[in-house]
Amino acid sequence: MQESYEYIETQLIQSLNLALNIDNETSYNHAFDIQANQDGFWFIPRLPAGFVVDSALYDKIYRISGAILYPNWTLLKQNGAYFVPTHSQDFHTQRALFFPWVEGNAKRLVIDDIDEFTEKWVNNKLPIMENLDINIDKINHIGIAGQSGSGKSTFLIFLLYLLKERGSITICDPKLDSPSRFARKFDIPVIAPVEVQNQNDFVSSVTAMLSQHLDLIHDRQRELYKDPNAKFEHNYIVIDELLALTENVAKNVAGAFQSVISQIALLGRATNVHLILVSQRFDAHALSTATREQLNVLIQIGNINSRTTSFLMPDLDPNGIVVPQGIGSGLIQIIDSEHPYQVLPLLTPSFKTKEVL
Ligand SMILES: Nc1ncnc2c1ncn2[C@@H]1O[C@H](COP(=O)(O)OP(=O)(O)OP(=O)(O)O)[C@@H](O)[C@H]1O
Repeated sequence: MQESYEYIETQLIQSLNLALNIDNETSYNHAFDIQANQDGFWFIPRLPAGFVVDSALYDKIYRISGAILYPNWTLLKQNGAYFVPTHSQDFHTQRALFFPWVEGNAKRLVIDDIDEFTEKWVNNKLPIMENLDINIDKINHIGIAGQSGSGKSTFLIFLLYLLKERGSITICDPKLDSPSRFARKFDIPVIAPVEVQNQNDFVSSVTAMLSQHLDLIHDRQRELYKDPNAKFEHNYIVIDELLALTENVAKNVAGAFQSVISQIALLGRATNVHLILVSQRFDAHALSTATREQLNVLIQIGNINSRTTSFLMPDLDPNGIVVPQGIGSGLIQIIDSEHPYQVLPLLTPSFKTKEVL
């Protein structure tokens, strides 16, 4: 089906000829060629050349082509130049820069009635966008970051609506906000400052809840030791406003909290105990680097720039990624065996509930 990519190959060549600016070298003097298929496109330079084939060139091609490919393909952002060998017998064209893509672009799920939607949800694929879902058996821990008003709580509530159907949930909600109301509606255990509580006491009660889950993990580990095929129900521990939770508490209280959460992050994966952490930022105050590295679904909503993504996605240079605009938009990275490792543009679902949460 090579023909079907000819049009986009021509468009890419023309864009690069116009915008690449590599010492007057263009496809017309055979300085490079473009080939594409369903996996992405190849920039094949004819070497030796009067320009440097390096990560700066890769980045420039990425930025030029991202716009022309939108909205039909989404380029997957790499951390450096992605070299691949070609099948050419000609020494001059035996290497290429590869730009992997996925078809289409972010498409928001719009749900008229979330209760009905949840009832009709039959498989284990957690719908995130029209063209993206995540197998809940592949989720270890989820991190959701974004500035105030970016849509974190809305996305969290969406996840909770679905996940309550597939496991048990415990919520910690320091702001006594929509997660607490959700918990009340569905009779889910919640730790929230219902009566005025000292911040140290509040964090200690969260640590006690986490520690009970750690006991559960240890029980399950013993079971797994006896029977490696043992299956467990999913347990989701939700902590909203993580950064606010750990601010202004005594050092030993914060230390105990961090210690138990890092053990859950490390050991929960094999035993189906999952963390869903929501925070404006995932800096060192909110979570240690080792714990953060255990998150395998990373969601950054709202402003996207190298400063905002530096905590949750430290290796990412978001320059050139076509990020959708509007409320609840951002980036998602799913680190499992089923999705591309790279970040993808995200539009979080819009949904209506029967009663306001
Ligand atoms: N996907 C979406 N579709 C439609 N509206 C949305 C979506 N996500 C968020 N909103 C709306 O945007 C506003 C802010 O969202 P939300 O309260 O979830 O943000 P937040 O990041 O949790 O803010 P805060 O940290 O201040 O609680 C709300 O009015 C919410 O209804």
